[in-house]
Amino acid sequence: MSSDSLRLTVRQLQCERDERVLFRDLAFQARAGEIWQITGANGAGKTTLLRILVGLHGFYEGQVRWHSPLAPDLLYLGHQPGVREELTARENLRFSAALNNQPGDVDAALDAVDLYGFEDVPAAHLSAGQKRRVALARLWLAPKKVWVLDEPYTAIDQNGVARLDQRIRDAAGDGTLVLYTSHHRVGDDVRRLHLGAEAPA
Ligand SMILES: Nc1ncnc2c1ncn2[C@@H]1O[C@H](COP(=O)(O)OP(=O)(O)OP(=O)(O)O)[C@@H](O)[C@H]1O
Repeated sequence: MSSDSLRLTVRQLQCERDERVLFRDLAFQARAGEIWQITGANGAGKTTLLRILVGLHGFYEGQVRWHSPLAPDLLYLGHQPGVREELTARENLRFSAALNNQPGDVDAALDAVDLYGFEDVPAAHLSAGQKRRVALARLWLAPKKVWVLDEPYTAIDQNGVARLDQRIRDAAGDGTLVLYTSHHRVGDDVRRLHLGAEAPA
C-alpha cells in the first residue's frame, strides 16, 4: 500500500473521563501529507485524543480507523520527553531508535536539534528544552508514515521552533501525516481540530 493511500477516519468519537464528557461526535478524516493541529483548553482532552489515536487509551465510543498497516510506521512522542536521566543524549536516542526500529544517523539527528557537543552529557544534566530536543531528534531519524506529537513545542526556544516547523513541513511534503497538539501553528495550510466549545479566533 502506498503512503498516499494512508488515511485516518474518526467517526462519532466520544470520550468520558471521571464522568465528564471530554468530546462527543468528533469526526474528521486525515490523509498522508496533511498537518493537523489539535487545540483546546487545558483538560479539553487533547492528550487523551492522541492516546486514543495511537491505541494507548481504549475507553471511548465511536470509530477510529487507520486505513493502512501502520504498526511499525507510526511515531508517537508523548507529553513528557521520555528521556532516561541516567543515559546520555546519544544513549537515549540510540535506545529509543532501537526500541522503535528507527534506524538513522544518531549524531546527525542530535546535531539537527542543536545538541552538538552535548551528545555525551547525561540527560539528568540537560535543561528541560534540551531534554525535549533529545526526544525530538527522533524526527530526524528514519521517516515514518505518521507522526503523533503531543506538545512538541514545549520548552523549545525560538530557533528550535523554527527548525521544528521546517522539519514538520518537510516531512508532510514527503507524505507523512502529522497530528500534533500545540497552540503554535506550523503554517497557514494546517488543518485545525479544536476540542471544546470555544474555537480560537
Ligand atoms: N490518568 C487519568 N485518570 C483520570 N482522568 C484523567 C487522567 N488523565 C486525564 N484525565 C482527565 O481527562 C481530562 C483531559 O485530560 P488531557 O490530558 O487529555 O487534556 P489536555 O487537553 O491534553 O490538557 P493539557 O492542555 O492540560 O495538557 C482532564 O481534565 C482530566 O480530568
